[in-house]
Amino acid sequence: MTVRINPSILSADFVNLEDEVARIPNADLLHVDVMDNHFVPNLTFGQQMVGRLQDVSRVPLDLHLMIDDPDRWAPEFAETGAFSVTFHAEAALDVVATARRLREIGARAGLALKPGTAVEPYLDLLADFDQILVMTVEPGFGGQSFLDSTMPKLERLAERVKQTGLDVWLQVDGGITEETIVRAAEAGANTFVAGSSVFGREDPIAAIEALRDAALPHVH
Ligand SMILES: O=C(CO)[C@@H](O)[C@H](O)COP(=O)(O)O
Ligand SMILES: [Fe+2]
Repeated sequence: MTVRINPSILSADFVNLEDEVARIPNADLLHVDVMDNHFVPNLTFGQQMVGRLQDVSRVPLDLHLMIDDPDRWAPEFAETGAFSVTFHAEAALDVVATARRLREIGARAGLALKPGTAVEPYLDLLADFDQILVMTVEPGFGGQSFLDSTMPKLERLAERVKQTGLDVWLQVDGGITEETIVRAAEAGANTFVAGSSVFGREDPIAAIEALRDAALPHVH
């Protein structure tokens, strides 16, 4: 069974990002939250910053785009060479066309769903995606509490992935701790974003391993 732990740089020290990235050598991917102050009420990184993070990180980048008009901008973020680019269904006009563009550019294509967004319209589109991100908090900020109400959505996705035999990673993001990771893994997640519970700890390497050990017995 595979468990992926992707620390979110949103909880890192923004004036020391190169050092911060070096603190998580055992991470699977580095989760980078791109926010535009429109789709969410917060502002973080643009393409130039993402490109520089890519230059200094040994760990490949997992971009989470919380931005308007991903149909236009997601491919441009993929051009930075990011390993995966995940955009929000609520903001996109044509999720399949955008996912196909991402794959053409060479990035893994991800679709993110806010806690209140139903999964049913997307269940038949899984073949066009490499990962689905079930947000377990409202997007915009780190340090919020995990929403158990999102777990049925994850269960639906896990069931469909199993039925179809597709290799689609199921990612959760928001409020992941050594306790909540167990519930998310039981519901079907295999890829876990953690901000405060990695960068907020004195020993991020140990924090990543603790999360991995907590999830491992519970992933499907
Ligand atoms: O996308 C987001 C927030 O919108 C996340 O990636 C957060 O950065 C997760 O932080 P924690 O909840 O783990 O502190
Ligand atoms: Fe995120």
